[in-house]
Amino acid sequence: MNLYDKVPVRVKRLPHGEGLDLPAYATDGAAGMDVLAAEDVSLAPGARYAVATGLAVAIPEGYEIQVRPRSGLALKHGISVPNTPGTIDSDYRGEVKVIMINHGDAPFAIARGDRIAQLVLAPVVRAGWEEVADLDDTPRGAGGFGSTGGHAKL
Ligand SMILES: O=c1ccn([C@H]2C[C@H](O)[C@@H](COP(=O)(O)OP(=O)(O)OP(=O)(O)O)O2)c(=O)[nH]1
Ligand SMILES: [Mg+2]
Repeated sequence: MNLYDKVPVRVKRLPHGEGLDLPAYATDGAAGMDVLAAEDVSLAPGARYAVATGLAVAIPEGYEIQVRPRSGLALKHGISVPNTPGTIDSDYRGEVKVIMINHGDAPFAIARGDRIAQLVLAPVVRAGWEEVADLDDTPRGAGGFGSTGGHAKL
């Protein structure tokens, strides 16, 4: 398959999603499709809410959809997705919802039709555990959490 061929994903508009555009790539090179709110919501500072999209999907096996925040909303208003990247499983048939949190200090109004987040279709590789008594040694070993040095350039 050509890198830019699109993977078909079945999508169903729920009654309250009627009249809204489907999630769409804003530019030719966009990784995510901007997804629209299907309801009006006001998020108080600190509040979180699962915003309806009015869509249900059937993602092909071997893929997932990730629900990611939009950086503009995060930077300008402190609006994010607390479970980012949210996971839409290929066997999920319920409504896709976007969990949003207001980290800002003012109420944030979401109107039906607003582009609230982005959906990224991504391949999934599943693991099969191979349990062993011992793992191979590496130069890193158990070092982590800053073991290779701090962040500052000295
Ligand atoms: O941002 C999200 C995250 C999840 N979901 C839906 C689709 C996903 O397939 C399902 C389950 O999500 P997840 O596995 O993240 O949640 P859970 O808390 O583990 O619930 P479950 O026990 O249903 O798997 O909920 C959304 O609509 N939006
Ligand atoms: Mg789960």
